[in-house]
Amino acid sequence: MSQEELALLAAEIRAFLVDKVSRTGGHLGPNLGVVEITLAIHRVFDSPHDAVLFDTGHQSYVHKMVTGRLDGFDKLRQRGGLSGYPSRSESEHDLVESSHASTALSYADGLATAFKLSGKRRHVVAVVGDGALTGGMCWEALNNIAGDKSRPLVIVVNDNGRSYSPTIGGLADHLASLRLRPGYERALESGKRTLQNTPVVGKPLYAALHAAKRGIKDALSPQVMFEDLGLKYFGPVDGHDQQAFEAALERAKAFGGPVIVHAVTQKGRGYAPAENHVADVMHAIGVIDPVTGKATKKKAADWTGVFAEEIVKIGAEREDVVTITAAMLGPTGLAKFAETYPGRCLDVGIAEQHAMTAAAGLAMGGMKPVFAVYSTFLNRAFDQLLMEVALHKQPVSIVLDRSGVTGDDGASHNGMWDLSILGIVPGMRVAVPRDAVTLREELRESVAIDDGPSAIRYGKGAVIEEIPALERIGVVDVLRRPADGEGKDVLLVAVGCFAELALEAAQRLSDQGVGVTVVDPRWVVPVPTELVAMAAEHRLVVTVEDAGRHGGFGWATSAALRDANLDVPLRDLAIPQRFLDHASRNQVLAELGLTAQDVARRVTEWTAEYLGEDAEQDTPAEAPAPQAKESTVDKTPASRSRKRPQS
Ligand SMILES: Cc1ncc(C[n+]2csc(CCOP(=O)(O)OP(=O)(O)O)c2C)c(N)n1
Ligand SMILES: CC(=O)[C@@H](O)[C@H](O)COP(=O)(O)O
Ligand SMILES: [Mg+2]
Repeated sequence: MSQEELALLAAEIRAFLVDKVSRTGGHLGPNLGVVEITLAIHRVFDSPHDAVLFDTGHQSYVHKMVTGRLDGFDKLRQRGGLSGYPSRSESEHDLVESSHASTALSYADGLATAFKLSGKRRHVVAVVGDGALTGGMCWEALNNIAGDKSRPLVIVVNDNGRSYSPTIGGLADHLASLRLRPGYERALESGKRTLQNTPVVGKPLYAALHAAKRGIKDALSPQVMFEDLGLKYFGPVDGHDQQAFEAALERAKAFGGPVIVHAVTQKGRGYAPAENHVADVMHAIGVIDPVTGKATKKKAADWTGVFAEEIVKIGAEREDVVTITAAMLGPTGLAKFAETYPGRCLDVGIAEQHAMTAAAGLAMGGMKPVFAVYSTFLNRAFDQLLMEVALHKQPVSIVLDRSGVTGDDGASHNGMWDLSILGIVPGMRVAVPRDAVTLREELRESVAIDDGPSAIRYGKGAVIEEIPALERIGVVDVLRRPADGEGKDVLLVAVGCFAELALEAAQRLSDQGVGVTVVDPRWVVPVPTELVAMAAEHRLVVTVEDAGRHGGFGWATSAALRDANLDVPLRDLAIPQRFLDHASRNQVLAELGLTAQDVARRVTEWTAEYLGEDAEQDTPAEAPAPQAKESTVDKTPASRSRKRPQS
C-alpha cells in the first residue's frame, strides 16, 4: 500500500472500531491509539513467524482485525465471540493470553532465548504501554534482556502518557521529559548564558554546573536511562506517522539485538468523545452512542460507587486514612478521595506488589492504609500480603473490587481466587457484604481493625441498597427463618451478593415444605463460631458463594464443622476450579448453576438424599441441569445431624 492508502486504511480502522466497540463495549481508547503502530509491525515483521506480543493485550483489536478476525467484532467479549484479549484458540498470531499487565517482556525474553537455542532466526516484537512499564516485572525482564545482546528482540514502548489516568512516577516523568525536550534544551542554554554573564558567580560555578549537565540529562532523558541499561534505543518517534515509525522499526529489525523503539501516541486518537474524555480517554467503555460517546443505559448504583462515597466520609473522620491504588484510581472508586484529600491517596502505578508492602510501611508509620484493588490483581501481591503485612500483623485494609464472576473480560479477570488465597493467611479477616448497607458497615469495621490485616470483597455491577436481617447473632445475620410448621431442615449460608438468590431459593423450597434458615455470615474468614453452632441445629448445611470452591467459604466451613466434631452434612455451591470462558456475568453464573432456581433444585435433591422420605420433594420442572460444583465432604448417611462422640 502507498502511504496515502495506508492513511485511508487507518481512518477506516478507526471508524470500524468506533462502530463495533460502541455496540459491544470494550477497550476503545487504547485501540484507537495503536492503529499505525500495529499496521507498521505487521508490515515490517512476519507474524506468526516473528512473534508479536501485546502487553496486557487490551490494545490488540487492530492486530485481530489484520489477522483475519474482522467478522468477529460483532460479538466482541460476548459468549462464543471474540475475546477482548489475544487468545491462542482464536489465532496462530496470538501467542499468549495476556491481560494481567507487565508480562510481555518476560515472555519475549523467554521466546527469544528459545529461538536462539533452537537455532531459529525469528524476531520477537513486544508492544508495552507506558503504564505497563511501571510494573516491576518489566524491569526484571529488561535487566535480563540486556544481559544477552545476541537475540533479535524489539520492544515497542507505546507511550501515550496514560494508564487509565496519567501515568505516574519517575519513569513517567522520564518519558514525559522527552516531549518537553526543546524546552529543556532552551532552559539549559539560557541557564548557561545567564551564568557566563554573571560576574559574581563566574566561571567556576559554570564549569561545575556544566559538568553536572550530563547528570541532569541522565535524570531527564529516557534515552540515557535505557542506554545505561545496555539497551539500544531509537526514538522518540511519532507513533501516528506511519512512515517514520516503519522506518524506525526497519532500523530496529536490522540492528539484530535487543532494541527499544519509543513511540509517542495519543490514546483515543481520532474520535473526539474519546480524545476529550478527561477521566480516562475511554479506556474501557460499555455500550455508547457512537455520535455523542455517551452511555446509552443509565448506570444503576454499584458496589464501587458505594465504596467511593463511604471512604470519603471515613477520610473526613480519620486523618490517618491513606488510600492506595495500582493505577486504577477511577475504576476502584478512589478518584473522589484523591480529589478531596490531596496527598492521602497514592497511585503507585501498575505495581500491586509494591502497593502491598508500601501499605505495610504506611501502617508501621502510624497510618491506616486502605488498598483498593481488583480481586484478580491481588494474586500479584500474595507474598507481600503474607510476609510483609500479615507476618508483621500490620492493620492494612484491602478492598477487593470485581470479586467473583466478572464475565466479559474472560478467564483472567474473574475474581475467583481471593478467598482461597486469603483463607491461608494467618490472622486474616475477610468480610463479604450482601448489600450497600453492609458494605458501608463492614468497610468501617475493617478500617477499625488495628491488630492485623483485613479485606472486604464485593463484585462487579449493581448493588441492592438493603436486604434486611431479622437478627444478628455474633457477626452472623439471620435473613430468614423456617415458616411456622416447618422444621430446621436446611441452613442455607449465603455469602455476600448471593443473599438475594438464597432468599429466592429458600422461598421455592418453602413452597415444597422444606424449612430453610438463611444466614449471611458477614465475616467469612475466619468461619464464625456462631455459624458452627447454627449448623448443629440443622439437618443439612448448604453454602453458596460467588468464589472459587477450592479453598472457598464452603470448603472452610466444612473443615470448621469437622473440627467441631459435627456430622451435619454440608454441600457447597461455588465456582469450579477451572478457567471460565468470557460471557456476561449472568450467563456464566447460569452455566455454573448458580441461580436461585438451580440452588433450589439442588437443595431439593439433597434434602431427599439426606433427610429421608419425610422431606422428599419433587424437583421443580423448569429447572435446567445444574453444573455448579458441590462437594461430597461431610456426606453422612445419617438422617439427622448429630454431635460425633468425642474419642
Ligand atoms: C497486573 C495488572 N494490574 C492492573 C491492570 C488493569 N489495567 C489494565 S490496562 C491498564 C493501564 C495500562 O496502561 P498502558 O500499559 O499504558 O496501556 P494503554 O491503555 O495506555 O495503552 C491497567 C492499570 C492489569 N491489567 N494488570
Ligand atoms: C485491561 C484491564 O484489565 C481493565 O481495563 C479491565 O478490562 C477493566 O475492567 P472493568 O471494565 O470491569 O473495570
Ligand atoms: Mg499508556
